[in-house]
Amino acid sequence: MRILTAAQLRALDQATIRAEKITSGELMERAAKAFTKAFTRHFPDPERPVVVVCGTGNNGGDGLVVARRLKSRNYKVSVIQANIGTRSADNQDNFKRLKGQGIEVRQLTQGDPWPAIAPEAVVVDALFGTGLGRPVAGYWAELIDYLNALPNFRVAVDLPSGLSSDGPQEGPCVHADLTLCLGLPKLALFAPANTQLLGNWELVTFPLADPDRLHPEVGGGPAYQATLNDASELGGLLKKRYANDHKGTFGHAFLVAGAFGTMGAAVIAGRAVLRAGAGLLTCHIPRSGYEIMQISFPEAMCKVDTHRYHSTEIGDLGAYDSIGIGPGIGQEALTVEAVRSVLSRYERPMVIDADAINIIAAHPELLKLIPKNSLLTPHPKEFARLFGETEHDFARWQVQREVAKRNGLVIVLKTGFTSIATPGGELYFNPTGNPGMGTAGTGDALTGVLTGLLAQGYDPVTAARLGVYLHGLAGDLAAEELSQEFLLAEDVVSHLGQAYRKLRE
Ligand SMILES: NC(=O)C1=CN([C@@H]2O[C@H](COP(=O)(O)OP(=O)(O)OC[C@H]3O[C@@H](n4cnc5c(N)ncnc54)[C@H](OP(=O)(O)O)[C@@H]3O)[C@@H](O)[C@H]2O)[C@@H](O)CC1
Ligand SMILES: Nc1ncnc2c1ncn2[C@@H]1O[C@H](COP(=O)(O)OP(=O)(O)O)[C@@H](O)[C@H]1O
Ligand SMILES: [K+]
Repeated sequence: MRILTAAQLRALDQATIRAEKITSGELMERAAKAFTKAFTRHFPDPERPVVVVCGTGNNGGDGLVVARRLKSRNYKVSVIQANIGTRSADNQDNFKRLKGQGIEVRQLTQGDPWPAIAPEAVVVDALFGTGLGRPVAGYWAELIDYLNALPNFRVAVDLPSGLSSDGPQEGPCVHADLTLCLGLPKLALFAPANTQLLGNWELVTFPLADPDRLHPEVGGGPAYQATLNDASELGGLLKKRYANDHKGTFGHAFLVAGAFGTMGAAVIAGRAVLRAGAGLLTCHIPRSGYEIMQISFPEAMCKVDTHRYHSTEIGDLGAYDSIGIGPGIGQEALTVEAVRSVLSRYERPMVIDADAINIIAAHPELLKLIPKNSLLTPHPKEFARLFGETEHDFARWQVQREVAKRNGLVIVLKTGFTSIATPGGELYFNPTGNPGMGTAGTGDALTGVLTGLLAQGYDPVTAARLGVYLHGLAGDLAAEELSQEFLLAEDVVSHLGQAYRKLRE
């Protein structure tokens, strides 16, 4: 599913209107109908009052249609009409259509005292959407502050009013508890900095033209901001397994992980390699980790380093279909040389995580040695160590895209909505995962999943898109069963089976 800019979304609306021979009012009706359906799912009790706060653009127009539709379902709905500017045509039309419906409308003009809103009412925020042209200021900014100070539950239509859809946030913004985003996702939904403003968000879909079929008209194609990974596409990318396949078919993975005190990273990542479906796994570990590994994880084969506490000399790599390197390996001088040696000798795409990333950040000349199309999986701090600090999320995505392209790498930036930048210049976002995964070792599990997918012959971009999705879905299934608080990295790994099953459905 494409992620479009506000300008591209406007063009897509026009293209939809032309292609389907409908009016803009009919498109607004579609959007508001879909919103109303989602809203009534969240708030099934029509006795709970709903106050729709509408602006004068099409976001406000949506709000007016929502009010009319809620009223027809017997909801106790009223409207606060903020007279911000000139009404759009569809806003005007829907304002007229409110008449005679028995809906109370309170007008709000600059300077008016704030309207009283009963504390139990759900506030529907329809002041501004993607048409926001500048930061909100003056009286209307104060209205936003007033709404934010109320104890009411706030549901945003399309976007919380005041939110910049395509760039860093400027100015005041409604703090939504729930955002029901209309049609296609906007980039702002994925920015960690916007989490508090958006509340939980959901995409509310309704029939719109396919932006890919229209891309010269919509100004998209390669210029589309990004893509949101979805199950329907990813499920189709899973490889089939045939009756006579065997462990050789599914690849032999090699994992360089663990050191004295961090052998758990090797155990978690290793388990994830095999649970993701690789045929064989060899782990390179320091001598002191040998018993730990063999006892806690008998399915893995071990190559033992000459050093007791760290990995220092890594042997022949020719036999392996994929390599994962980094979890828990530390940054000792001898380990730095071991990483350098692996990067120089291995020619196929590999997975580079954690301390291997920190080592590369401290020795930038190593970046050039990374085999093309390898996957790097930094969390935001590791990303900053590698590629520098950025001012905001949007600038970081830009850097992520540039470094992926320039270095021919797949960069997996691990956040709530993990982003994947490819050597071809695309940016993908992942929808699965939950805050319960903010627990030690879940990143190691991801390294294992990705290494396991590469071993099975998935191309690196597909491995990244599938692996991040499956890892997050496993975390969601585990959290559903066990609660977010209870979750361990181990639980993510042990729910990979259900995640595969669900994705194949
Ligand atoms: N396919 C879909 O998903 C569909 C989506 N639709 C909906 O359309 C929405 C976009 O509507 P939109 O383009 O009319 O813009 P909107 O957000 O209402 O704001 C514009 C108004 O605000 C004003 N204004 C702007 N900035 C301001 C500021 N800082 N301070 C004060 N005023 C400011 C601006 O005035 P001006 O800048 O001209 O002074 C204008 O009056 C979109 O979010 C979705 O809800 C559907 O209806 C159709 C299908
Ligand atoms: N709020 C969240 N929503 C979705 N995924 C999350 C969230 N918090 C953490 N994760 C996921 O958990 C993993 C954490 O990885 P990382 O930070 O490397 O942890 P560790 O180093 O402890 O293994 C990443 O895949 C990240 O995307
Ligand atoms: K809004």
